[in-house]
Amino acid sequence: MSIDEPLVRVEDLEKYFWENDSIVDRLFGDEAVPVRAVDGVSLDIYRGETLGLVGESGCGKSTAGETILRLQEPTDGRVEFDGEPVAELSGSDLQAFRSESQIVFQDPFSSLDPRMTVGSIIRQPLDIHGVGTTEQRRERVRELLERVGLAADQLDRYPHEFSGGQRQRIGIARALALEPDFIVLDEPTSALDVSVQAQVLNLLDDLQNEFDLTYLLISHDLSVIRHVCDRVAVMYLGEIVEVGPVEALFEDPKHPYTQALLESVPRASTDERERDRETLAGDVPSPRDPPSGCRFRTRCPNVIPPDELDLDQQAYRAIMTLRERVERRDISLESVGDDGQFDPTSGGIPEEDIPEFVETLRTRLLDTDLPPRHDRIVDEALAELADENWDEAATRLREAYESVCERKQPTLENGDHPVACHLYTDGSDPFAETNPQL
Ligand SMILES: Nc1ncnc2c1ncn2[C@@H]1O[C@H](COP(=O)(O)OP(=O)(O)OP(=O)(O)O)[C@@H](O)[C@H]1O
Repeated sequence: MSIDEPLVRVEDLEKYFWENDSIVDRLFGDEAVPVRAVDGVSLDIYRGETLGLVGESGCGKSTAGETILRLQEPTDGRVEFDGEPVAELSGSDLQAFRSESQIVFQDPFSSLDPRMTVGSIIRQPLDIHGVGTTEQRRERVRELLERVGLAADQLDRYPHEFSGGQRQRIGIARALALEPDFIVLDEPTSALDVSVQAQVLNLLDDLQNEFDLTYLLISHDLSVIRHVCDRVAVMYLGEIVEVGPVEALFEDPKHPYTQALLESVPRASTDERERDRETLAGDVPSPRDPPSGCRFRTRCPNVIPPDELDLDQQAYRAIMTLRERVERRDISLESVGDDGQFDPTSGGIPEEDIPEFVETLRTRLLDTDLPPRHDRIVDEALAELADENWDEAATRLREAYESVCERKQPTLENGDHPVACHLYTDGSDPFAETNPQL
């Protein structure tokens, strides 16, 4: 692997989608709110390496891959391929880029005409780019079929006559047809049985060595990533939160999200499996309205409290989760207590009932004991909900508990193994004793 200039350089790449605005938005003429699928991604991909891109479903991996290849137009940012800005390519330069960079999808046939023979599927890029004579193209298709482990005489067959693994080999042959330098592999083995996965991954590895290929491997499967990649970038809600050499990332994950992701890999023993269910709790926030500051803070088990707050992480996390629910108005106030004893939504709660209303609500919403001072603050906030004063409740909690994680966006610094997390960039870890690995 060369450590020279990167083959692909991605800077602050953004891809927003304005499609699918809700009907309610349109009816009320509200301003369109885009899905921020890729929201400021910077990455370098070096010649001959395999860079893994990993993250939960919907975090923007495929959109990032397709935007890098200019299969989707970026909203903002810059991609350079071999030193050239991809957005500015046109004519023969764009055509050259289109042949030097390819993509392999999870199932290459889902979007292809099932009436096309395998030969014509693989030959199509050669036809489009006008490479060679008809006979030369036919010969090239035979070579490619053999190179990916299929018999050359199968070129007149149809996709449905092949197994999943064979079809993926055909997808790879098609991607190789124009002798590319760079291939985006988008979940290339997710649809395959485990035994077939290994064969396809080995084939990709052999081809990389033989043709000096550079790969961006998109996968949510951490064992595939670990097995195949040289470096890994971890993506969360449209952003990269950590990048590092594969061993460093797996042995010493720094970002709480990376740690949670690695912890969520199924384990062999039952005890471990039980533990795993606890990690990565909470819903992924909407990419239309991502949290301020660090996007992972709403689920982070290490969210940083204000200075000198006398709370352990569990209690602080519980209060932060309550705060988020208050801010999102995501607490049902219609029937609080046994048999809907309290209902602030029909004219508020009488003054004398407020302490009991607060007590009932706190028992429902917080399963952690708090020191008396914090009990008081939380109670004051919940008392505001007796009159549906959501904003006042949120303000009371924010004044007492605002975290640097929500105020400031952590940035990915330079270096071999950067991480975008205030636990590192601000130099101190307030939970170092409870989380010795940080
Ligand atoms: N054409 C589109 N129009 C609107 N939203 C889109 C479009 N394509 C993707 N999205 C949204 O962008 C976000 C990122 O999607 P993307 O497919 O890139 O994620 P992913 O990490 O590759 O997920 P998966 O592993 O499930 O494919 C999602 O919220 C998705 O719904």
